Amino acid sequence: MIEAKHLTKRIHNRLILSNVTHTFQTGRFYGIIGPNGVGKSTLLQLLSGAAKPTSGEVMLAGKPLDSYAAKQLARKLAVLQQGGLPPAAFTVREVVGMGRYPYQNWFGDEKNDPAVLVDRALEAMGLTALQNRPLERLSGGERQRAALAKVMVQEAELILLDEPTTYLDIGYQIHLLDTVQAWQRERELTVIAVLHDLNLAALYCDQLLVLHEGGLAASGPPKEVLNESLIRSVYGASATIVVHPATGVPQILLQPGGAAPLR
Ligand SMILES: Nc1ncnc2c1ncn2[C@@H]1O[C@H](COP(=O)(O)OP(=O)(O)OP(=O)(O)O)[C@@H](O)[C@H]1O
Repeated sequence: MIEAKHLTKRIHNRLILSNVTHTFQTGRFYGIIGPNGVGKSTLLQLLSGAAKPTSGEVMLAGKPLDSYAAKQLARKLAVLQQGGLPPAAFTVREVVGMGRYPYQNWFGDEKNDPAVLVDRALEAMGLTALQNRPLERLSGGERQRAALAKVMVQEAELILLDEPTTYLDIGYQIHLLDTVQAWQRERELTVIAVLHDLNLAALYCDQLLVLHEGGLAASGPPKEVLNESLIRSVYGASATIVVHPATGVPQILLQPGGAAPLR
Protein backbone atom coordinates (compact mmCIF):
# COMPACT_ATOMS: atom_id res chain seq x y z
CA MET A 1 0.00 0.00 0.00
CA ILE A 2 1.25 3.47 -0.86
CA GLU A 3 -0.27 6.63 0.54
CA ALA A 4 -0.08 10.19 -0.71
CA LYS A 5 -0.64 12.37 2.34
CA HIS A 6 -1.46 16.04 1.81
CA LEU A 7 1.04 16.35 -1.03
CA THR A 8 1.76 19.87 -2.17
CA LYS A 9 4.34 20.63 -4.82
CA ARG A 10 5.60 24.00 -5.93
CA ILE A 11 8.03 24.35 -8.82
CA HIS A 12 9.78 27.75 -9.06
CA ASN A 13 7.18 29.03 -6.64
CA ARG A 14 4.31 27.95 -8.93
CA LEU A 15 1.77 25.73 -7.23
CA ILE A 16 1.49 22.49 -9.24
CA LEU A 17 -0.22 20.17 -6.76
CA SER A 18 -2.12 21.22 -3.69
CA ASN A 19 -2.96 18.96 -0.77
CA VAL A 20 -3.39 15.72 -2.72
CA THR A 21 -4.32 12.80 -0.49
CA HIS A 22 -5.03 9.28 -1.69
CA THR A 23 -4.46 5.70 -0.53
CA PHE A 24 -3.47 3.24 -3.24
CA GLN A 25 -4.48 -0.27 -2.18
CA THR A 26 -2.31 -3.32 -2.87
CA GLY A 27 -3.27 -5.40 -5.89
CA ARG A 28 -5.22 -2.73 -7.75
CA PHE A 29 -4.70 -0.99 -11.09
CA TYR A 30 -4.95 2.81 -10.84
CA GLY A 31 -5.03 5.34 -13.65
CA ILE A 32 -4.08 8.98 -13.19
CA ILE A 33 -5.78 11.10 -15.81
CA GLY A 34 -6.13 14.83 -16.49
CA PRO A 35 -5.18 17.45 -19.03
CA ASN A 36 -1.65 18.35 -20.19
CA GLY A 37 0.48 20.07 -17.59
CA VAL A 38 -1.90 19.39 -14.68
CA GLY A 39 0.76 17.56 -12.64
CA LYS A 40 0.25 13.85 -13.40
CA SER A 41 3.98 13.12 -13.93
CA THR A 42 4.79 15.30 -10.95
CA LEU A 43 2.49 13.20 -8.76
CA LEU A 44 4.10 10.01 -10.06
CA GLN A 45 7.56 11.46 -9.32
CA LEU A 46 6.49 12.25 -5.76
CA LEU A 47 5.13 8.69 -5.34
CA SER A 48 8.39 7.19 -6.65
CA GLY A 49 10.66 9.43 -4.58
CA ALA A 50 12.22 10.95 -7.72
CA ALA A 51 10.99 14.35 -6.50
CA LYS A 52 10.29 15.62 -3.01
CA PRO A 53 7.01 17.26 -2.04
CA THR A 54 7.08 20.87 -0.84
CA SER A 55 4.90 19.64 1.99
CA GLY A 56 3.12 16.42 2.87
CA GLU A 57 4.58 12.93 2.64
CA VAL A 58 4.41 9.59 0.88
CA MET A 59 4.14 6.45 3.01
CA LEU A 60 5.11 3.10 1.49
CA ALA A 61 4.06 0.01 3.43
CA GLY A 62 3.57 2.22 6.50
CA LYS A 63 7.01 3.87 6.37
CA PRO A 64 7.99 7.28 4.99
CA LEU A 65 9.34 6.91 1.46
CA ASP A 66 12.53 8.78 2.31
CA SER A 67 13.36 6.26 5.05
CA TYR A 68 14.14 3.62 2.38
CA ALA A 69 17.67 3.18 1.05
CA ALA A 70 17.87 3.47 -2.76
CA LYS A 71 18.26 -0.26 -3.51
CA GLN A 72 15.68 -1.21 -0.91
CA LEU A 73 13.22 1.19 -2.56
CA ALA A 74 14.05 -0.19 -6.02
CA ARG A 75 13.09 -3.67 -4.81
CA LYS A 76 9.72 -2.29 -3.75
CA LEU A 77 8.87 -0.03 -6.66
CA ALA A 78 9.76 0.16 -10.34
CA VAL A 79 9.17 3.13 -12.61
CA LEU A 80 8.63 3.42 -16.34
CA GLN A 81 9.59 7.04 -17.07
CA GLN A 82 7.76 9.22 -19.54
CA GLY A 83 9.52 8.83 -22.89
CA GLY A 84 10.97 5.43 -21.94
CA LEU A 85 14.64 4.67 -22.53
CA PRO A 86 17.03 6.99 -24.36
CA PRO A 87 18.74 5.60 -27.48
CA ALA A 88 22.00 4.01 -26.28
CA ALA A 89 24.69 1.65 -27.52
CA PHE A 90 23.73 -1.09 -25.02
CA THR A 91 21.83 -4.05 -26.40
CA VAL A 92 18.20 -4.72 -25.51
CA ARG A 93 19.26 -7.71 -23.41
CA GLU A 94 21.87 -5.69 -21.51
CA VAL A 95 19.41 -2.88 -20.79
CA VAL A 96 16.66 -5.25 -19.65
CA GLY A 97 19.25 -6.99 -17.40
CA MET A 98 19.97 -3.61 -15.77
CA GLY A 99 16.54 -3.90 -14.17
CA ARG A 100 18.20 -6.39 -11.77
CA TYR A 101 20.50 -3.74 -10.21
CA PRO A 102 18.64 -3.68 -6.85
CA TYR A 103 19.62 -7.34 -6.36
CA GLN A 104 23.26 -7.03 -7.45
CA ASN A 105 26.39 -6.57 -5.39
CA TRP A 106 29.23 -4.16 -6.12
CA PHE A 107 30.50 -6.47 -8.88
CA GLY A 108 27.15 -6.60 -10.65
CA ASP A 109 26.52 -10.20 -9.56
CA GLU A 110 23.48 -11.62 -7.83
CA LYS A 111 22.80 -14.87 -5.98
CA ASN A 112 20.56 -16.43 -8.63
CA ASP A 113 21.18 -16.27 -12.36
CA PRO A 114 18.70 -13.69 -13.74
CA ALA A 115 18.94 -15.07 -17.31
CA VAL A 116 15.61 -16.96 -17.12
CA LEU A 117 13.85 -13.86 -15.81
CA VAL A 118 15.32 -11.71 -18.58
CA ASP A 119 14.35 -14.34 -21.20
CA ARG A 120 10.79 -14.35 -19.91
CA ALA A 121 10.47 -10.55 -19.94
CA LEU A 122 11.94 -10.34 -23.46
CA GLU A 123 9.48 -12.95 -24.64
CA ALA A 124 6.51 -11.25 -22.94
CA MET A 125 7.38 -8.02 -24.73
CA GLY A 126 8.03 -9.71 -28.10
CA LEU A 127 11.71 -8.74 -28.03
CA THR A 128 13.47 -12.11 -28.17
CA ALA A 129 14.52 -11.66 -31.80
CA LEU A 130 15.79 -8.12 -31.07
CA GLN A 131 17.67 -8.90 -27.87
CA ASN A 132 21.16 -8.40 -29.29
CA ARG A 133 20.35 -5.19 -31.13
CA PRO A 134 21.58 -1.89 -29.63
CA LEU A 135 18.83 0.32 -28.29
CA GLU A 136 19.86 3.15 -30.61
CA ARG A 137 18.80 0.99 -33.57
CA LEU A 138 15.26 0.36 -32.33
CA SER A 139 12.05 2.20 -33.16
CA GLY A 140 10.35 4.30 -30.46
CA GLY A 141 7.78 1.55 -29.87
CA GLU A 142 10.42 -1.18 -29.57
CA ARG A 143 12.34 0.93 -27.05
CA GLN A 144 9.15 1.44 -25.06
CA ARG A 145 8.64 -2.34 -24.91
CA ALA A 146 12.28 -2.77 -23.80
CA ALA A 147 11.64 -0.23 -21.04
CA LEU A 148 8.69 -2.27 -19.79
CA ALA A 149 10.70 -5.52 -19.95
CA LYS A 150 13.33 -3.80 -17.75
CA VAL A 151 10.59 -2.82 -15.28
CA MET A 152 9.32 -6.43 -15.25
CA VAL A 153 12.68 -7.95 -14.29
CA GLN A 154 12.93 -5.55 -11.37
CA GLU A 155 10.26 -7.70 -9.68
CA ALA A 156 8.85 -4.84 -7.62
CA GLU A 157 5.42 -4.99 -6.01
CA LEU A 158 4.49 -1.44 -6.99
CA ILE A 159 4.75 -0.41 -10.64
CA LEU A 160 4.56 3.24 -11.67
CA LEU A 161 4.05 3.81 -15.39
CA ASP A 162 4.19 7.26 -16.97
CA GLU A 163 2.30 7.14 -20.27
CA PRO A 164 3.33 3.55 -21.03
CA THR A 165 1.51 3.38 -24.37
CA THR A 166 3.38 6.32 -25.94
CA TYR A 167 4.88 5.34 -29.33
CA LEU A 168 2.84 2.12 -29.48
CA ASP A 169 0.37 1.25 -32.21
CA ILE A 170 -3.07 0.03 -31.09
CA GLY A 171 -2.02 -3.63 -31.26
CA TYR A 172 0.97 -3.09 -29.00
CA GLN A 173 -1.00 -0.75 -26.69
CA ILE A 174 -3.44 -3.57 -25.97
CA HIS A 175 -0.63 -6.13 -25.79
CA LEU A 176 1.32 -4.02 -23.30
CA LEU A 177 -1.65 -3.30 -21.06
CA ASP A 178 -2.85 -6.93 -21.26
CA THR A 179 0.64 -8.03 -20.19
CA VAL A 180 0.76 -5.53 -17.33
CA GLN A 181 -2.76 -6.49 -16.19
CA ALA A 182 -2.08 -10.26 -16.32
CA TRP A 183 1.16 -9.78 -14.42
CA GLN A 184 -0.53 -7.43 -11.91
CA ARG A 185 -3.34 -9.92 -11.20
CA GLU A 186 -1.06 -12.97 -11.04
CA ARG A 187 1.30 -11.34 -8.51
CA GLU A 188 -1.15 -8.96 -6.82
CA LEU A 189 0.95 -5.99 -7.83
CA THR A 190 -0.16 -2.41 -7.44
CA VAL A 191 -0.01 -0.52 -10.72
CA ILE A 192 -0.33 3.26 -10.98
CA ALA A 193 -0.29 4.50 -14.56
CA VAL A 194 -0.54 7.98 -16.04
CA LEU A 195 -2.74 7.53 -19.09
CA HIS A 196 -3.93 9.99 -21.70
CA ASP A 197 -6.24 7.62 -23.50
CA LEU A 198 -9.41 7.64 -21.40
CA ASN A 199 -10.84 4.62 -23.23
CA LEU A 200 -7.79 2.52 -22.37
CA ALA A 201 -7.92 3.88 -18.83
CA ALA A 202 -11.55 2.76 -18.50
CA LEU A 203 -10.75 -0.68 -19.93
CA TYR A 204 -7.80 -1.49 -17.67
CA CYS A 205 -8.02 0.52 -14.45
CA ASP A 206 -9.94 -0.48 -11.33
CA GLN A 207 -9.83 3.12 -10.14
CA LEU A 208 -9.24 6.46 -11.82
CA LEU A 209 -7.85 9.62 -10.22
CA VAL A 210 -8.71 12.78 -12.10
CA LEU A 211 -6.32 15.69 -11.59
CA HIS A 212 -7.63 19.16 -12.29
CA GLU A 213 -6.40 22.59 -11.19
CA GLY A 214 -3.85 21.25 -8.75
CA GLY A 215 -6.08 18.79 -6.95
CA LEU A 216 -8.08 15.60 -7.22
CA ALA A 217 -11.30 16.45 -9.08
CA ALA A 218 -12.65 12.91 -8.75
CA SER A 219 -11.60 9.37 -7.92
CA GLY A 220 -13.32 6.01 -8.16
CA PRO A 221 -14.14 3.25 -10.63
CA PRO A 222 -14.29 4.38 -14.30
CA LYS A 223 -18.09 3.89 -14.35
CA GLU A 224 -18.49 6.42 -11.55
CA VAL A 225 -15.87 8.88 -12.66
CA LEU A 226 -16.16 9.22 -16.43
CA ASN A 227 -19.11 11.30 -17.47
CA GLU A 228 -19.82 13.99 -20.01
CA SER A 229 -19.82 16.90 -17.60
CA LEU A 230 -16.45 15.87 -16.10
CA ILE A 231 -14.90 15.60 -19.60
CA ARG A 232 -16.25 19.06 -20.40
CA SER A 233 -15.11 20.70 -17.17
CA VAL A 234 -11.68 19.03 -16.98
CA TYR A 235 -10.69 18.82 -20.66
CA GLY A 236 -12.94 21.46 -22.21
CA ALA A 237 -14.09 18.88 -24.76
CA SER A 238 -17.53 17.65 -25.76
CA ALA A 239 -17.93 13.91 -25.62
CA THR A 240 -20.61 11.28 -25.68
CA ILE A 241 -20.18 8.36 -23.30
CA VAL A 242 -21.25 4.92 -24.47
CA VAL A 243 -21.08 1.58 -22.70
CA HIS A 244 -18.57 -0.89 -24.09
CA PRO A 245 -20.70 -3.75 -25.47
CA ALA A 246 -18.34 -6.48 -24.22
CA THR A 247 -16.94 -5.14 -20.95
CA GLY A 248 -19.64 -2.70 -19.79
CA VAL A 249 -17.11 0.05 -19.03
CA PRO A 250 -17.63 3.62 -20.27
CA GLN A 251 -16.06 4.58 -23.59
CA ILE A 252 -15.76 8.07 -24.94
CA LEU A 253 -16.80 9.24 -28.39
CA LEU A 254 -15.30 12.64 -29.10
CA GLN A 255 -17.27 15.30 -30.90
CA PRO A 256 -15.46 17.41 -33.52
CA GLY A 257 -15.93 21.14 -33.12
CA GLY A 258 -16.85 20.76 -29.47
CA ALA A 259 -13.61 21.95 -27.86
CA ALA A 260 -13.32 24.97 -25.60
CA PRO A 261 -10.64 27.57 -26.53
CA LEU A 262 -7.12 26.51 -25.48
CA ARG A 263 -6.33 27.13 -21.84
N1 LIG B 1 11.46 21.23 -13.86
C1 LIG B 1 10.40 22.01 -14.07
N2 LIG B 1 10.55 23.36 -14.10
C2 LIG B 1 9.49 24.18 -14.29
N3 LIG B 1 8.23 23.75 -14.47
C3 LIG B 1 8.04 22.42 -14.45
C4 LIG B 1 9.11 21.49 -14.26
N4 LIG B 1 8.58 20.23 -14.29
C5 LIG B 1 7.27 20.38 -14.52
N5 LIG B 1 6.95 21.68 -14.60
C6 LIG B 1 5.60 22.24 -14.83
O1 LIG B 1 4.73 21.61 -13.91
C7 LIG B 1 3.47 21.39 -14.50
C8 LIG B 1 3.08 19.92 -14.34
O2 LIG B 1 3.95 19.14 -15.15
P1 LIG B 1 3.70 17.58 -15.32
O3 LIG B 1 4.77 17.07 -16.22
O4 LIG B 1 3.56 16.95 -13.98
O5 LIG B 1 2.28 17.57 -16.04
P2 LIG B 1 1.50 16.37 -16.73
O6 LIG B 1 0.11 16.42 -16.20
O7 LIG B 1 2.23 15.08 -16.56
O8 LIG B 1 1.53 16.86 -18.24
P3 LIG B 1 1.47 16.07 -19.66
O9 LIG B 1 0.12 15.46 -19.75
O10 LIG B 1 1.64 17.21 -20.64
O11 LIG B 1 2.60 15.08 -19.70
C9 LIG B 1 3.58 21.85 -15.95
O12 LIG B 1 3.01 23.12 -16.08
C10 LIG B 1 5.06 21.91 -16.19
O13 LIG B 1 5.38 22.89 -17.16
